[in-house]
Amino acid sequence: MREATRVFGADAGLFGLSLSLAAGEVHAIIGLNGAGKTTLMRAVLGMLALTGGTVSIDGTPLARVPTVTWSRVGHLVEHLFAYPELDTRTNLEVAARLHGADSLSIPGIVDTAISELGLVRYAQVRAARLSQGNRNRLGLAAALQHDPSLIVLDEPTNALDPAGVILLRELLLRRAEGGAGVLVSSHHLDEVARFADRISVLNHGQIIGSLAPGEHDLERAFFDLVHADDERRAP
Ligand SMILES: Nc1ncnc2c1ncn2[C@@H]1O[C@H](COP(=O)(O)OP(=O)(O)OP(=O)(O)O)[C@@H](O)[C@H]1O
Repeated sequence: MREATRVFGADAGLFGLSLSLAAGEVHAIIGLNGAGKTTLMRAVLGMLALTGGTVSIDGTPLARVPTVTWSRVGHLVEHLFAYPELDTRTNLEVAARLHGADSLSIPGIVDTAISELGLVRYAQVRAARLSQGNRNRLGLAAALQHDPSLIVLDEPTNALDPAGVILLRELLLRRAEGGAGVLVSSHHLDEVARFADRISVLNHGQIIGSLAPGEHDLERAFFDLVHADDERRAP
């Protein structure tokens, strides 16, 4: 993403934002409420039209990214992929088909995803009746089951219990070890510090600095960056 711009208001939107994601890398975006994390994720996925700048995948601008590349993307941003009247298993079968999986391989893919996300007890439960956390798990299963090479997740742990947080962390680390690039946003510094290779700080729609995941007092370093940026902006 280079110089991405989309302005909603004086300090709302994206303001010439550039970022990169390498294969095998977990890049976390940290920011306060309203910093622009969801907006950034939507722009990365082409869900939001930019007024300036470009987003490319493997060097190809989004508008020219072929379907086969999109089928190698897994994302969970804002709305999770689930039909409320379909059960967990059927939702995952539909998601696998949409990602281009062949019919013969779908049952195996779905079984693995259900087991990986701890959804075995809920395989026959309609999405509408799942708890918020289990709906989130379903969305993550749909985003990850086709073994994507680019993973984009917006605040994926918000509704997860501690077991789910650990499970997701391990899943993402495994995917990154397998060569996937993972772009993930969060409010929780301690959580991303456990698995991110790189942490970028977003404030008012701009990347204002980065934090080293092993840094001693991450929280303090984060607020130092944010406060310095806020002061710079103060009239
Ligand atoms: N479509 C839109 N129209 C107008 N303003 C918008 C739109 N989308 C987002 N915004 C504004 O852009 C800013 C960033 O919103 P965004 O949802 O990206 O923040 P966030 O960092 O994801 O916040 P949170 O942590 O609360 O989820 C906010 O001020 C929001 O109100």
